[in-house]
Amino acid sequence: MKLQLAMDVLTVEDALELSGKVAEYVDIIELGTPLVKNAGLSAVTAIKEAHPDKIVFADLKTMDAGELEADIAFKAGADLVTVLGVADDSTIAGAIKAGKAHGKGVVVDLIGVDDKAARAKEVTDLGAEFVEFHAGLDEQAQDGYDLNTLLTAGKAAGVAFSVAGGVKLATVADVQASGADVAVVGGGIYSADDPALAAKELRAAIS
Ligand SMILES: O=C(CO)[C@H](O)[C@H](O)COP(=O)(O)O
Repeated sequence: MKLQLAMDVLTVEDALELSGKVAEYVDIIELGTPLVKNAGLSAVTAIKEAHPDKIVFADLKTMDAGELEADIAFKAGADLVTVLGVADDSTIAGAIKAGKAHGKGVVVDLIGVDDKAARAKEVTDLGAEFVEFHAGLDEQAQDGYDLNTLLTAGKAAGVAFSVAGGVKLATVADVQASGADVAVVGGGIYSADDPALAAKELRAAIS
């Protein structure tokens, strides 16, 4: 299983500092949506230049104009971009078309989708690289949030998938046991007292 660092920081300086500490322990470096919105796609270029050997993931959460938004992110240096699973199939197909043109990939984020397993199969058929079973930061903050709901849905889908939703050291082995291809960790790394140690421990907990 791959490990993905989600950098929900706001500036290129903070992203470079965080990724500099953590990159050796992760496979995928994600620029979170707030970072892309605050700093623009030049942040993607800066991270790819700093870490050319890593998979750079731009969390665009595209909802419309799939081909156009994906194209500009790929041109900026992204290897993977996200499109929302609640978007129209044509939006997802447009982003995938741009991905094929650049030899890069599209991840479909299932945040806000009710039947995640069913939508995961549909978007995989459209050509998604993998599908993200995701509970966002606001959903995680609600009473009764349970990561296991995502893991059960991911397992049921029978497609390539990642899991994002407050994954941390205590739960990353459960993510791997669910059959996930990628564990996404944001706060579990960037909010730790020692982000490098947190990433190192997460890496050691999975195979
Ligand atoms: O995309 C996101 C929020 O929309 C986050 O980057 C994702 O949820 C991972 O962060 P965390 O591990 O803190 O949940």
